Amino acid sequence: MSVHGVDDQAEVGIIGGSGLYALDGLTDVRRVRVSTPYGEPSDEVVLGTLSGKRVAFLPRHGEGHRISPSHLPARANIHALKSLGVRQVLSISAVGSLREDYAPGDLVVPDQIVDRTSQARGNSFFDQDVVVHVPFATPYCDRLRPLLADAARANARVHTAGTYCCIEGPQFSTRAESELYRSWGLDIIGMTAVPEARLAREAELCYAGLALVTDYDCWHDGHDSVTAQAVAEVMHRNGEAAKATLTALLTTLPTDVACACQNALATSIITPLTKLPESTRDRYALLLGKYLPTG
Ligand SMILES: CSC[C@H]1O[C@H](OP(=O)(O)O)[C@H](O)[C@@H]1O
Ligand SMILES: Nc1ncnc2[nH]cnc12
Repeated sequence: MSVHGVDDQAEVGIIGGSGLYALDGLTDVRRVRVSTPYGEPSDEVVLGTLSGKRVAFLPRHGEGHRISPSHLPARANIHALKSLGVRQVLSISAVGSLREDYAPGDLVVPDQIVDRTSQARGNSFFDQDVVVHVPFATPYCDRLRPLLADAARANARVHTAGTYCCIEGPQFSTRAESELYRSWGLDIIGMTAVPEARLAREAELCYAGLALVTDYDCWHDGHDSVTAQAVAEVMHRNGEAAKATLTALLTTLPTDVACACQNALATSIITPLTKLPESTRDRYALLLGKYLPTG
């Protein structure tokens, strides 16, 4: 884990998705390379001030979109943000729509996730000596979600809830899969909410998603099936709505908050922490520090 100075601190983390590889309008910018017990994050973290808040911006797929969904270093990304002092994370994503009334260009603030991933994506930080079962019934922060939705309203049509179906990818879905997800009542589809949301909860961070609808996946008779190029084009056109939403949200976002997300481990650690090997204590220092016995 790298050690950061006071200048390398931020209050809010922003993870940029497809089409959002940089954040305009930041002042007092510093770029920091962070190393973590879980390897290197997707890219350097860009620290800067936006709407009076110190933010840490990380492009999920790396600048130039180099890392595919199955290989994202999600553990390193979340750990890096936490190590910079971040307590709230806003995660931006391009998604397909599984329903007519969530149209391309709309914004969605999802409230649920269905995990259809199938590869080992590093779903937990706690992979040695300690077993932790965090609550995940509400995968997104219920305090942060309405604030994000309110800030989004001035910039596009906003849907204040939706279930994000996270597929493994990198291929888009078959029509049969798309119809199956629709029959299950799922609303939007993407490849990246898992394990990011799981890890944010384990790291006791408030986490909310801003999903930009780019396409109707492949189920809609009146629309061409999704292509990566079409997603990129819509994101290019509508990325401004995401940036304007972030700028507005940060203006009023409280940073000194008491939220259940920030105590998610309090009732979740099943292994007694009294006799952890030194190396394990080091690995989990940032995440379990406040729960480790001292002396
Ligand atoms: C470029 S199309 C598919 C790609 O876009 C979404 O990424 P992100 O959530 O990072 O915006 C989707 O999950 C896929 O990774
Ligand atoms: N239809 C879709 N399926 C999966 N990920 C997406 N990202 C944007 N559109 C998508």
